[in-house]
Amino acid sequence: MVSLYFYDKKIKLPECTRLGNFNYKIFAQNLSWKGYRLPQYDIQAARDYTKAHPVWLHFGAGNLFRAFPAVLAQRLLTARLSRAGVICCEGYDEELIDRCYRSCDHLSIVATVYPNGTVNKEVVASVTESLKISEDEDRLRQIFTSPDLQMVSFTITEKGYVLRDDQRHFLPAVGQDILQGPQAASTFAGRITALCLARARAGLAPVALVSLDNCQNNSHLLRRMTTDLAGGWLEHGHITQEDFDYITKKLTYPLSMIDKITPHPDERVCAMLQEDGLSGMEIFTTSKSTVAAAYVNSERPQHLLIENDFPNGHPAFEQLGVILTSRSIVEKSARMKACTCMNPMDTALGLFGCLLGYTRICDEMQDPDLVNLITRMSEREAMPLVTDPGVIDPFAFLHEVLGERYPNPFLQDTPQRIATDTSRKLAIRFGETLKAYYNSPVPMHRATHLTYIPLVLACWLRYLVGVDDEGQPFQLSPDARIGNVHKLLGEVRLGDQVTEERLYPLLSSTMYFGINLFEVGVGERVVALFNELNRGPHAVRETLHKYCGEKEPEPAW
Ligand SMILES: NC(=O)c1ccc[n+]([C@@H]2O[C@H](COP(=O)([O-])OP(=O)(O)OC[C@H]3O[C@@H](n4cnc5c(N)ncnc54)[C@H](O)[C@@H]3O)[C@@H](O)[C@H]2O)c1
Ligand SMILES: O=P(O)(O)OC[C@@H](O)[C@@H](O)[C@H](O)[C@H](O)CO
Repeated sequence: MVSLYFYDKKIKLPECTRLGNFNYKIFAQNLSWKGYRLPQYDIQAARDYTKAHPVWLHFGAGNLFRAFPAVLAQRLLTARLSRAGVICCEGYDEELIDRCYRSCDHLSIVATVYPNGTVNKEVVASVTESLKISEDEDRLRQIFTSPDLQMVSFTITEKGYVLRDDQRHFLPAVGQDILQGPQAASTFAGRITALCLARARAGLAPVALVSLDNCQNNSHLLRRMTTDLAGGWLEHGHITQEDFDYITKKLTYPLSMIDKITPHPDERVCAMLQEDGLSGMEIFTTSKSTVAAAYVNSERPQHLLIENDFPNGHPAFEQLGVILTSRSIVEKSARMKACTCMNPMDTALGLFGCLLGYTRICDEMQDPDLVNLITRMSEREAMPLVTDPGVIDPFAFLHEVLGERYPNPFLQDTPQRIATDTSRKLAIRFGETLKAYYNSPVPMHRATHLTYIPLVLACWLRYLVGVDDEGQPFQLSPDARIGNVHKLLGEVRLGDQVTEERLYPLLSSTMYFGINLFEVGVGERVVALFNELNRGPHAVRETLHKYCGEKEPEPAW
């Protein structure tokens, strides 16, 4: 019997849960409650089974996990394709575990918002257990040493994989973990690698470690994380060659591509849920800046492709529309999304949106200059170099993004969320396309002919000035590397005109752009566009309109 809390009163099943007035008897009878889709399986049985037979463990208990992977786990349970749900663990923002999982008895609401205003609400009960990496070491070890474990997945943002500073030196805590060995590991990377080692030493079949983060070669980032730790431990004699080989060669690191716009929780959805009588729906920001609530809101379209490389088997994802396929197809799909048909446009809307005072992506889609910017950038500059992955049509994907997904007025995504960590995203979102131009033998593929990609890169510099188009200071979105970026940029104020020499240290940085922008022939253009954008108040709008208005200027070339 599970103990639950309802309005601070401890009660027993099958009464009510803190999520509101849900009654487990209703779940068992498969009835809907005020139109909410309810779990149609025995929740307690799933919890008990998963406790004894953990198949799938996920790190990163944020919004995307609850909107997408956790719903896949629910579909597996509903369809009787699995008896196990998913266990989640936080390795960074442990406040989420208390506030989104434990205090809600591991029930969550997923609100799917459609462009016509329909909101489908579903109670998700497939997260059977939630853990904190700092406190639940024994349970994590038990899970990692279970023969049933097949997959460990991650949505921890690109920062989660970072072990080194910008000079490529290990961060002090990572260096400490390497020196002291697996027993004393205290960093996220160290603890994960120590757990993998526990599995190796238990003599169990290897499992798949799957990054579901939006970053270039997410599989490589995750593999490099454990390999760096294990390599250090091998060097210092903490582990054997056999241990090292298990972590680096036997565990697999399938590549993935994941897509589903999952914004921060929306006040309007909160109000709707409260109106239905649910308590505890308020949106909050954790001390580590994650914005969360007892519910998540997301859109309907979703894509998930994972390289089919699961040494101990995998949940029956292929029955749920997940594409399990070759690495090369996943790679092409990820590039299609991240470099061409979606994420570059996200960044364009994020940066221009912050400068022009927008707080909703869907409102930006009513701005003809911005719509022209992202349409021309994707269709003219990015698409010509896209490789069709064969399983998703890039043109259909792009047009769904432009025509339905961004304009969805009920999906409250914000330019401020999108602008988070931009310094880590430019290399993949734009650098890959610029490299492809540079390497293309086709004469018309000249990077010097580009307008819109350089305009967005220049917009990032203008964004870094920290003053909006009205001339008012605004809060930059969180970005872990912002200190170093500002050091390279130096102090630039609105109205300053800068030289190529002045911007060379930043614009030539392969770390930020993936290539030296001057080497591929766009650095000069970025500097010129920045000077246009930075002329003074309203110059952002004027420049945007100049290049993206109905009437286009003659190409400079
Ligand atoms: N939200 C989306 O639309 C979306 C869509 C596709 C992919 N993604 C991927 O999922 C990631 C998470 O998105 P979200 O919406 O869940 O964000 P979120 O802000 O709700 O949650 C962020 C998660 O990352 C963890 N995290 C942050 N920094 C970390 C660190 N240094 N070490 C370990 N863990 C850390 C947090 O603890 C939290 O679990 C994104 O960065 C992206 O790569 C998101
Ligand atoms: O999640 P991030 O921080 O990598 O990037 C922000 C958005 O571009 C991203 O979340 C998109 O909404 C997502 O890629 C849609 O699938």
